[in-house]
Amino acid sequence: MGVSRREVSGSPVHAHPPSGRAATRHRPSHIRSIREYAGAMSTHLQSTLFGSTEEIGLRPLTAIRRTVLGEGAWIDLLPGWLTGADALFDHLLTAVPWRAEQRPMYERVVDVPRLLAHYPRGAELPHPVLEQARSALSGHYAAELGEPFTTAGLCYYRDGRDSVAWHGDRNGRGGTGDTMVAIVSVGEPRSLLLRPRPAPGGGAGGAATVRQSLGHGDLLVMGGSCQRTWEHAVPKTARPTGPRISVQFRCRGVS
Ligand SMILES: O=C(O)CCC(=O)C(=O)O
Ligand SMILES: [Fe+2]
Repeated sequence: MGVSRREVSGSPVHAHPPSGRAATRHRPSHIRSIREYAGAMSTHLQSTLFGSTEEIGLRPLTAIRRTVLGEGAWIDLLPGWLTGADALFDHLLTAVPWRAEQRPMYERVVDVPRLLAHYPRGAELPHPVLEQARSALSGHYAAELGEPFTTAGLCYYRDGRDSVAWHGDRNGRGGTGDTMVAIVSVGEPRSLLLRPRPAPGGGAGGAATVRQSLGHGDLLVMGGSCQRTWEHAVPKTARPTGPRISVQFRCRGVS
């Protein structure tokens, strides 16, 4: 395993002490020096920014925003949908029976560069908030999707060396019809990239690659023809990167 989440969360990059002016204006009487106050505020800001003092829960889905990608594909995004994302990350890390998998690649067998877990329809999810998330998503998209989200796949990217290569979730019905895949991410953000599927016989579909950073409770839903006409990836990164867990809700017969 690589850099621990706590090391990354505690790094000075994330600590933005308030400006002197703001500090003077709001300075509580029991804190004597500006320096002490700035220190206290940066600690508070870190815990607020990283959700460590928040209850694990969900915000309403009303603020979700759609981006049309083209070719019948779209993505919906709601940053910070899940509150208490750090606490959920800690819970999932220990509560989920993570599996290391291997796959044949050409003449060799290689390690899949992430840990995995799968919860089929009817299986109890590893935290009640994930059951709530699945029902909230099923309710929100009922009219458009016409069926509920049933399964949950989990990926654990231990550090920047873990990744998922370009693909569409095209096994089963995702390869032939429109569907939705909803992703909730906790832990350190990673970039999820989307690009049009290269046309058979060469030529990429024209539109530019879309990059979306996902972590800390963010929700991204891929919909319409996204699994067939576009592909997505979480590329490796050489930057020091803490761990991230992605939870993907899918419909029956899609993987
Ligand atoms: O890590 C993510 O959010 C994406 C995972 C993914 O695309 C998949 O498991 O099919
Ligand atoms: Fe995928």
